[in-house]
Amino acid sequence: DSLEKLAMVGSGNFGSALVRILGQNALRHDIFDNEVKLYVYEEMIDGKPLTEIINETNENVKYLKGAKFTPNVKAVPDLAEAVKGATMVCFCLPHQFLKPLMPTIKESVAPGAKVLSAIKGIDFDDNGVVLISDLLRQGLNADCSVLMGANVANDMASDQFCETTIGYKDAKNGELFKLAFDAPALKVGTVPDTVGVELCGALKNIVAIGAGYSDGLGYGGNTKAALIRIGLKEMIKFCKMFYPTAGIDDDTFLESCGVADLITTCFGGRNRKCAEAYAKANKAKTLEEIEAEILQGQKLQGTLTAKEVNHILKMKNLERAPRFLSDRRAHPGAPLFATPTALCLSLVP
Ligand SMILES: NC(=O)C1=CN([C@@H]2O[C@H](COP(=O)(O)OP(=O)(O)OC[C@H]3O[C@@H](n4cnc5c(N)ncnc54)[C@H](O)[C@@H]3O)[C@@H](O)[C@H]2O)C=CC1
Ligand SMILES: O=C(CO)COP(=O)(O)O
Repeated sequence: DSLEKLAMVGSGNFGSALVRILGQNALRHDIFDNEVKLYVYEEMIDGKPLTEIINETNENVKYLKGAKFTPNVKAVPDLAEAVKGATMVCFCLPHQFLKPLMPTIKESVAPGAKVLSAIKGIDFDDNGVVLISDLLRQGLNADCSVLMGANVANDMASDQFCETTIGYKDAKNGELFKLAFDAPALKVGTVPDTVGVELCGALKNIVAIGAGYSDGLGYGGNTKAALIRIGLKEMIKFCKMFYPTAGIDDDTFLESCGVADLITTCFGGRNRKCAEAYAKANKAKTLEEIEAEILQGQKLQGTLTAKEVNHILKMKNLERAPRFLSDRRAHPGAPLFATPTALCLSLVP
């Protein structure tokens, strides 16, 4: 048949919030097949596989407790099976987990499938930055849109109004994914600037670590506003430095994926929360320990992205690199990821 078949790869906090919307929209719009498959990285919860729990209760009790999926969302522990036959495949995993899955994804995603990445992160190779969407484009030989925005998953899960941004290369596919995600409480904007949208999503997590650190040191709104403002300028600088000819549009930074995501993440995100706890612990615990303790299996992206960005800047020997992204100002003993900390410290006496 000619119905579009939806699949979501990734069932963490945000993957679950997004598939909840996909499930509703698959029932709402005639162009979609009713069933939405959800790849779940299987784990046991009180002796029972998480996939079974999701399929029996329509709820991801571990990563998005309290939010119900429509029953047409089917949790599948086998990746190949989850994406088989899908014509629209969405990816939403912590970015470090994508690469090991690529061989299976390559084998299993149907030729001609349209792909969307909601993964906030970057990768790198010997030449510099590698976009996660490019890994998917090249790996699957597919068109890939991106979805990034001010979307704290737990708030979305209770249908509090928010916006998001889809960046597309193929306008027709951008519109299809918009139809799949747009909902009464989720307003989707579309822009043709995939690179700007994706880099905003990745880089703001670094700024959020700085914001959390500032909170943990007891500084107020003025300091955080300064971090957000400088952080945004440096995100823009990074984008233009690495992608001068990609058509990155200044307006993208004013979309949900830009300034709005930066604000919500610096106030309500997990990167912020863990960095605050890290500052308060005064080096008694590592950020990794705090991550495990507070997030219970959910993953920070800002720490890893800061390391990756730092590596890329060092590799390129970029003397005038955006300073929050570089560790040269870090105070002695600061781990690489704490580079926004250096900015915090440089802003206060
Ligand atoms: N949580 C949020 O509020 C938002 C998150 N995002 C982004 O969405 C992406 C995914 O994040 P979340 O869905 O929140 O995930 P999460 O942070 O809840 O991560 C946990 C997920 O990773 C899976 N996992 C653990 N080990 C794995 C492995 N070895 N291989 C494959 N999967 C494994 C777990 O089963 C679970 O599904 C990230 O890039 C994040 O930045 C974007 C907007 C909002
Ligand atoms: O990306 C997010 C909100 O848009 C969530 O950020 P955290 O991963 O810091 O919770």
